[in-house]
Amino acid sequence: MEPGPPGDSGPAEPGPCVSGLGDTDPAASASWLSRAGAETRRGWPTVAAVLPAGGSGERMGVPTPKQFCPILERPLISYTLQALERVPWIKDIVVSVTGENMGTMNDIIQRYQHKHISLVEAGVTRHRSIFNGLKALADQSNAKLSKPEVVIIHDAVRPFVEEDVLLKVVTAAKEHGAAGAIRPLVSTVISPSANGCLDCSLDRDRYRASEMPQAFLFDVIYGAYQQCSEYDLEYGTECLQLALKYGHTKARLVEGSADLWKVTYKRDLYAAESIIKERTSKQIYIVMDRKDREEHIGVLLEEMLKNEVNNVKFTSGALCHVGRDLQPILSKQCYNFVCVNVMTSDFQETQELLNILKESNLSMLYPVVVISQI
Ligand SMILES: Nc1ccn([C@@H]2O[C@H](COP(=O)(O)OP(=O)(O)OP(=O)(O)O)[C@@H](O)[C@H]2O)c(=O)n1
Ligand SMILES: O=C(CO)[C@H](O)[C@H](O)COP(=O)(O)O
Repeated sequence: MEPGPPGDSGPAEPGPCVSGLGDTDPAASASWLSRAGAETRRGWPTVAAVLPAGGSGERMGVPTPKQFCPILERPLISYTLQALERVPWIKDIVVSVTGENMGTMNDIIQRYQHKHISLVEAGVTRHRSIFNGLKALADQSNAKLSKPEVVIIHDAVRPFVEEDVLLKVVTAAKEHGAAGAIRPLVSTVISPSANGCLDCSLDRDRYRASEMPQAFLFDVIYGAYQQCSEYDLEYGTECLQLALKYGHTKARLVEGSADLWKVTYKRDLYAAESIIKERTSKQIYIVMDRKDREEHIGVLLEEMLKNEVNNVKFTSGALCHVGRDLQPILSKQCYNFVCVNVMTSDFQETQELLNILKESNLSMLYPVVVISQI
């Protein structure tokens, strides 16, 4: 299947969405997208992703596995899926889920209209869950999936993965066989001795935290999982290490952004919520009821807001028609809405637009602002 145009595969879903515009300049983001498109044409590899989502989230300390915990009414895993689905060159996304959570996962896929997702049974450890995902991609009898040239492995509980880092790890994996995102260490790593005293401490500048996403030539990582020991599958935590030990492949390390961290503790849910709110607050949609843009208060507002927020979009025309035109946008993106009404003191059209927004079933983070110049 050929990847669609940029943004073609985003889900239509109620609940806020994360566009990834928080840290990235929209122009830069667009250039990554078009670059990806260009590379697709020039023999960009086939790419699939495996998302381990079979953990119980013990450290979170709540009964619901953390990947299903709601953030602003939407399950955490849905944000991660959305982030991957936005990338047009990722063909398939295989998610490992426990048998008891298959129903929950299917409901999420349906409710948030996720696309290109295949579910496989998780294993009792993360490595086993990943291995099951890889097996599904390698299984030639599975008509729905095909073996990709490069596979991305990404934790279901890291929702803020951007296309640029995915592109970097895939590019590096194609060249080096394996690649992974890293971050500087926040604290020094020490080794305690058996009696609880300091054995040694590591030089922080020489070490890095291994994060996700990681990417591999499929044959390298699948071969490594096929050869690795039961001990590795039971206690291992690092896919790059498997590629090194069994695939003799030295992974290329790529600097990742701070937002790649793994939601692990309860406080991480609050941090994720505030990142989503912050990103959404930087997306504003101005709707005005006049096509002639000269000296319109909406145009002035657009100019002013462009300096303040990352993503200001503008549309004009009879408000109710504009509302209908908004449907495709609403399905992929979440904005704050400012409706500017200058043509008539009759709020009927504005009300119609508000109804359309209401019926779209998006949970707005901020109230829709209506400005009337009359
Ligand atoms: N048997 C397992 C264990 C973990 N994971 C997944 O691996 C990712 C990273 O693991 P981690 O953060 O350790 O998740 P949990 O094992 O759920 O957390 P905890 O260690 O606190 O129980 C998560 O998406 C988790 O769902 C998995 O697919 N299968
Ligand atoms: O960051 C990672 C390095 O590949 C993994 O997400 C991490 O190792 C998972 O380990 P655990 O399940 O023990 O948290």
